[in-house]
Amino acid sequence: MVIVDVKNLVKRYDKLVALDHLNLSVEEGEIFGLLGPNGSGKTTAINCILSLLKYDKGTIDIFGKKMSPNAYDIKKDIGIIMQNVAVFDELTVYENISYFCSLYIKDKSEVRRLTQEAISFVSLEDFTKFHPKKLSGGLLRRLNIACGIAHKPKLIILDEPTVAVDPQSRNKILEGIKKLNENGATIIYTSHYMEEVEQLCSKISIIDKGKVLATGSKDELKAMISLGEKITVEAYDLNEEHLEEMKRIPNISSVLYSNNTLEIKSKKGKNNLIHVLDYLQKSEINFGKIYTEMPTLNDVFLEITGKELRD
Ligand SMILES: Nc1ncnc2c1ncn2[C@@H]1O[C@H](COP(=O)(O)OP(=O)(O)OP(=O)(O)O)[C@@H](O)[C@H]1O
Repeated sequence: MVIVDVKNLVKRYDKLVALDHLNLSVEEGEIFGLLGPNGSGKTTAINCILSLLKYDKGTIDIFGKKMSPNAYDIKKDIGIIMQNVAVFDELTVYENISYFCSLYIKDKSEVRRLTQEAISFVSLEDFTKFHPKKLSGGLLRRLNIACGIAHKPKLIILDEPTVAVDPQSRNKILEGIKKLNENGATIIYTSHYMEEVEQLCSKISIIDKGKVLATGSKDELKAMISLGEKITVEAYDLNEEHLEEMKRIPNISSVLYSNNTLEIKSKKGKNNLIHVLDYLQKSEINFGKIYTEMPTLNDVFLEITGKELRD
């Protein structure tokens, strides 16, 4: 079943086209990653999906129904964790979670049970009486998440939940998202950290300038590009002739050499590393450490757009 279906979404801020005929299809049970650099339109897309923002063109269906600002039957099954932490400074950790949960759940004992569950889910047991101002950035993010998920929504949308978070909290957040998904929630996760998206998401749409450039699993996305592997060799005393000869090795697409480091990019194919090693030995080139890396989502982005995904 398609849980979120976005078709041809266009959103303009005056002359700036923030979303340019964006299409997304999120299926039940997926952890769907929206990966794109800063300013690519991720938050705008989420705000439109949630009907927090008016858009110029396109359609948005959630759970098979048209989404609108008054679609409370849809909204009750959505959990939102926004980029900017949104909690009440006057309330404690426990009171904040309980408050957000009670917006959806009427039964008081059920609210208490769900609040406790959310607290242990994000491991905030030792901080229930703290006010948000006394929490570190990472703990505050975890509180933000607990507030968004306490009512057990079917669809959880997280907009860059790990920006400026310490590694320990980041891991807790990522593990928590996996667990929420295992417990049955469909997840939409926006990020500009390709490592997180690779680690977490079962399907990924790469976006830039408000457009979807490619969609698939991480393996499908990597299969879309020509880069097969990157070979790095610590090598000494190479000259221009060596570099030119190496460029002629089958499947090698680029060769760079600086600071005694040789960086070779190869297209997909068998025995690329062996061919490079053969050449180094045959040419009596002195070399040390060698390692190869498979393409990353950054390489996918680089090949499609000609620029790096990283800031
Ligand atoms: N309220 C606004 N008014 C005018 N332009 C805006 C507004 N909000 C966003 N934009 C612009 O729209 C584009 C998309 O921004 P958006 O915040 O959706 O991107 P993003 O991928 O979420 O980036 P980030 O990771 O930095 O939040 C950017 O060029 C941004 O400057």
